[in-house]
Amino acid sequence: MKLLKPYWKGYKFDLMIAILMVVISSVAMLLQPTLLSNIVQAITDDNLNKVNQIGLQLLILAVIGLVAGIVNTIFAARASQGMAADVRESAYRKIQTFSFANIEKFSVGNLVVRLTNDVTQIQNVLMLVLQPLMRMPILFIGGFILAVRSIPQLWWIILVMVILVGSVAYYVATHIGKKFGRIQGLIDKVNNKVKENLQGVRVVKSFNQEKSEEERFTNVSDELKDVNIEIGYFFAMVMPAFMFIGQGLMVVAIYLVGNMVDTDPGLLAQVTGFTNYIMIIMNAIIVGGMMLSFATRALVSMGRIQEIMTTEAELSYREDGQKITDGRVAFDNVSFTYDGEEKPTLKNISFTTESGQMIGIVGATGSGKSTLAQLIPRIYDPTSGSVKIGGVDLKTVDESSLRDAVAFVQQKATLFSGTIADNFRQGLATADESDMKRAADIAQASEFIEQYDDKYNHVVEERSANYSGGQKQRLSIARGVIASPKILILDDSTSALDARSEKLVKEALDEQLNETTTFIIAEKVSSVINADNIIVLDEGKLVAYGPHSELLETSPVYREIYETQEAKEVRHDDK
Ligand SMILES: Nc1ncnc2c1ncn2[C@@H]1O[C@H](COP(=O)(O)OP(=O)(O)OP(=O)(O)O)[C@@H](O)[C@H]1O
Repeated sequence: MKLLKPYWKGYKFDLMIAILMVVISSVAMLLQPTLLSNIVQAITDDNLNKVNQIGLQLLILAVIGLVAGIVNTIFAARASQGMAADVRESAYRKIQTFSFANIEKFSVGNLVVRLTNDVTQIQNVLMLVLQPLMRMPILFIGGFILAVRSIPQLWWIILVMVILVGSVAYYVATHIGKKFGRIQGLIDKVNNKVKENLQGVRVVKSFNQEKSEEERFTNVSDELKDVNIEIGYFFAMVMPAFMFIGQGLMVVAIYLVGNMVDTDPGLLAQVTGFTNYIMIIMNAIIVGGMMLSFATRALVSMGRIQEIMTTEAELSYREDGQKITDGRVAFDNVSFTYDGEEKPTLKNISFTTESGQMIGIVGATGSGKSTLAQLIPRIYDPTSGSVKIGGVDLKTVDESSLRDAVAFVQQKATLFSGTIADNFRQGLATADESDMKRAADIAQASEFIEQYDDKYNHVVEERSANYSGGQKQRLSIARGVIASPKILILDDSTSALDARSEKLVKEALDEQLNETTTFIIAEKVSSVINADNIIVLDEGKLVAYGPHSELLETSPVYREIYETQEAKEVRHDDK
């Protein structure tokens, strides 16, 4: 409930009207049995005038109840939809502040379920609270008082019913809550499975994995079905139990009243009211119990959203952060260990670059090249040591200054659905056509963009499915360079380009972005042979740093990588 505190204030009016209408419709409902008793009495007394009068009153009550019910639904829907949307948007905003490590911990699929399914649970329960749940105590207390007032001698029957029905309802609410908790977890699993499968649909098909993927999905889906069925069975047994208790006690009440009528004939008219009130009380407890069990499901969901809201971003930025003014980069004794891993991925790395230099990063697979690069835009903080850009320690940097200074182009180009221009504007919000043309020229993307009639307004479909791997990489490089960042990182991001295009991109970068410090992570040493300096990584250690010619002389590791690759290329050319 703490979760909703900041939001309800914006919906005070809607909430007040919804609650007022609940009270009115509940009171209208409570008055009906008394009027029914009176009408039975009037019929017994043969008083037609009174019968008509009470009939009219009953009609008016029914109309009031109906109108109050409709108005309640309208305002309850406005408040619950509005509050749920606010919760969803706040949680989304909060997720935007998360670091990469935060998102990895939750997992993307899990966060999606929290923002969709869990928020819907909260919305549903708000609607329930503003309708049946709020009505329950009014009907229960009112029904209790009016039932005792109509036949005071039978107060104990009501008490027995409250205890019996209340105990069953309590049992249901507490037991079912746990199962609802499991359901949310299983929905996460189903969602993750679907996401993984659809994102990797090409792999699934090319490796003929449809059957085994289907099996894995069916297992999770069946587990979800089983828990849902268990809940269904539970309710299937509980409802008749409630009915049995209520109707059994009603039979007892009627039997006892039947005996009492001999000595007190006035009781006959009261039986109608009494039995009706018993039904109202019983319904209030049953509905209340059911609603409470749904509410426990929403409480689980609230807990899951609250977890997002209270998660501290693993990386925080200072309000008075320092601005970056140039593209020098300095690593000072940097070590880095991934969360949950025992061994460090990077060990005591130190190097410095000047602004505008081109730096190659080479090393075997898994040697830590991407990890090192990720420390520059502060995707992670080093476990020890410091990373500085333009002399500013990234722990004290201003966030937007860092974002403006560093552009990171990843190997797996991620474009967003929309148009090419939309994607370019993520790199530079104010980009006009000439900015786009310059960036596209550098990235060697103009040659295919120019062929589209709508050029930069050409559509990018979901998951950029309408572009080839190489085109995606070019567009993503263009987005990276469009704002002329102080630092540009290309993480193996020309891997899908042919040798000629790759060469042209590098030349264009050299000419057009000579102020930009460019890091190029490359599988092939030949791609970075002309770099000012090359970082050579071996099992997380920086084993050499310098220009190609110097490293060939001084670094056995570098020489070995270079010579092995050279030999491979010669063999390849000979074929
Ligand atoms: N998010 C992560 N959590 C835990 N370990 C990770 C994570 N990312 C990478 N690693 C591990 O860190 C090591 C270095 O990975 P990294 O991606 O930096 O290597 P790389 O040199 O870029 O490799 P490649 O050339 O294959 O891209 C690997 O052993 C990898 O398993």
